[in-house]
Amino acid sequence: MQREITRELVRRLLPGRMAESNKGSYGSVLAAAGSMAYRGAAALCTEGALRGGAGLVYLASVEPVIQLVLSRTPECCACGCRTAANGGIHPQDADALRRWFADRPTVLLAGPGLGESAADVCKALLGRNAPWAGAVLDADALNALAAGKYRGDLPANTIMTPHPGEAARLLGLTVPEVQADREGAAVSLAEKYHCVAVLKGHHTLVAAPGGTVWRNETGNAGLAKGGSGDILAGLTAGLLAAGLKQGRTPENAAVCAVWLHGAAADRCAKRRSMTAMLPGDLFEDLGWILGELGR
Ligand SMILES: NC(=O)C1=CN([C@@H]2O[C@H](COP(=O)(O)OP(=O)(O)OC[C@H]3O[C@@H](n4cnc5c(N)ncnc54)[C@H](O)[C@@H]3O)[C@@H](O)[C@H]2O)[C@@H](O)CC1
Ligand SMILES: Nc1ncnc2c1ncn2[C@@H]1O[C@H](COP(=O)(O)OP(=O)(O)O)[C@@H](O)[C@H]1O
Repeated sequence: MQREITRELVRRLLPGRMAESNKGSYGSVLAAAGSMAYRGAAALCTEGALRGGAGLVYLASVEPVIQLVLSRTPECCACGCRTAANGGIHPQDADALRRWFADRPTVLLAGPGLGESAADVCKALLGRNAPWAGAVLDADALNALAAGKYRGDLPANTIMTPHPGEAARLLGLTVPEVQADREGAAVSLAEKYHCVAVLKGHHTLVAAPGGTVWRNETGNAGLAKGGSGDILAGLTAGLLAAGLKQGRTPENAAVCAVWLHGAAADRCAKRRSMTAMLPGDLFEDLGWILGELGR
């Protein structure tokens, strides 16, 4: 049975901003994102994590992507990596990053724009004894997982954010099969991978192993543009980093993220139209929605 995500629920579950606090109070995110082919995905997901409230956001990527992102968002900290032959992060540098973050509790956001480097990068970052406080896996990180390119036992507090194409690969189904039983697919993903599953699309579903299936009613077809999912992944990671510091669960972070993302899109469509709105426009509306919720 599905339960609708409401504004009131989100108001209760959102991490607070306390007067007596500092950036360490809201957790850190490391985004492993972007490659020579997909540069903008890193910009959108890191801004999503910052605007979702994380105290610190690091970006691990190849130098041209780092330069793009820092010129847009200087708040982001840079972990510059060498470029592998496939245009992505060099796997040796991913391995060094895992060691560097081992004693710095951080949420890993992996996938947006990683392209062909995703398998090597995820193998290095998510190998045995992965140090992450939590993880958000999206896009190419999910395709590499589906292809068995790295171990399937994910860190505690993992959220995956597949669209129906990625969900089909993860479950060994076709897209029409996933769409014919979206609730069954979301629950199967959560149970198979022992994580919170966000099955995106019109009326996104959130499922945790053995938990409620949440249905999101916000959002519109203006989101059907490349980049919307990168923003959702970043926003989810930011909310997870801040929420884990305040005793919130990954399920709480996913529920808040999908509702806020869709509510920002509904507000954005009123001023920009579904046709002309861009994913990056959502950030302004997200600020208004969070402000109305007192955050
Ligand atoms: N500006 C950028 O740098 C962007 C980079 N991107 C990156 O591009 C790479 C490839 O991602 P893609 O998602 O395009 O590739 P995929 O091949 O995973 O997904 C595209 C296919 O998935 C299926 N699908 C997706 N949503 C669906 C829905 N709601 N209903 C039914 N079927 C659906 C469709 O078959 C569609 O053709 C990723 O690394 C991604 O992060 C994209 O996020 C777009 C923007
Ligand atoms: N018609 C729609 N109605 C509501 N939400 C949508 C619609 N189309 C796309 N979205 C949302 O937009 C995002 C698209 O993510 P994704 O397919 O991963 O795109 P990309 O990786 O290209 O940015 C998801 O959050 C999805 O739920």
